[in-house]
Amino acid sequence: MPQKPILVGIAGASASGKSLLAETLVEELKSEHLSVISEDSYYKDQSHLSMDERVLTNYDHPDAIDHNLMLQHLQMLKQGEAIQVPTYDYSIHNRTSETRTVRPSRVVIYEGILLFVNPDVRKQFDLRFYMDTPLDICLIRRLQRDIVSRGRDMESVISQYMETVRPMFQQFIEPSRQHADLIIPRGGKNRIAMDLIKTKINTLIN
Ligand SMILES: Nc1ncnc2c1ncn2[C@@H]1O[C@H](COP(=O)(O)OP(=O)(O)O)[C@@H](O)[C@H]1O
Ligand SMILES: Nc1ccn([C@@H]2O[C@H](COP(=O)(O)O)[C@@H](O)[C@H]2O)c(=O)n1
Repeated sequence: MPQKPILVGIAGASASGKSLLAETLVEELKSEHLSVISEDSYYKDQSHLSMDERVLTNYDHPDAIDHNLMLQHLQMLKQGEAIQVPTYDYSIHNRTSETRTVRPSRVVIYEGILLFVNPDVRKQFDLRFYMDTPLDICLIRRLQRDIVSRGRDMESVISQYMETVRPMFQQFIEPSRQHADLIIPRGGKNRIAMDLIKTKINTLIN
């Protein structure tokens, strides 16, 4: 009988601490039971666009993400099948030619800004968490992260934030928190929230 994983979704603003929460869960629970997949892996292929055109894409709008492929993958995992997840390179605003095999481990965690917007996608998750970190904190963290790790400069982070990141948060991401089972204040280092989540996941695993 193929193993049916528990599917966990962690949504919230960019730089709200979604990846940190997911990574901490992997560290603190038995890692062989857990896999983590970023929604960013599902950004649509932009090979047909020049770099100048790719910079203009609104990466915070649901249309930028291939939620059909994500839905197909979530359904495959539920049936105990392995999936080939695209890999993403922020410096070229595109998928690479590589894919990553993810097998249906006991728990598969997806983390991403728009996971709860599409009704078909969000209903696949057995547990839905929303990171409720203040936007000013997210912006400061995003500035540091995008300059250090995603090859951006301060001017581009700020203009992207004003033009798309903040308005799309208000239009799509913030309203999607109503679909969460648990709202997590203060982000990925919230010890009590972490312990509650670990207890719940352990109960489901065993
Ligand atoms: N509670 C926290 N305290 C301090 N730094 C944090 C906290 N949560 C996240 N960070 C840092 O902020 C940045 C963005 O966090 P990350 O988990 O990548 O956000 P997301 O996955 O939501 O975009 C990272 O550099 C991370 O280490
Ligand atoms: N080429 C890209 C693709 C995405 N982004 C930004 O990433 C954010 C989502 O990722 P998080 O890890 O921060 O949740 C999203 O807000 C996009 O603006 C980008 O800048 N460039």
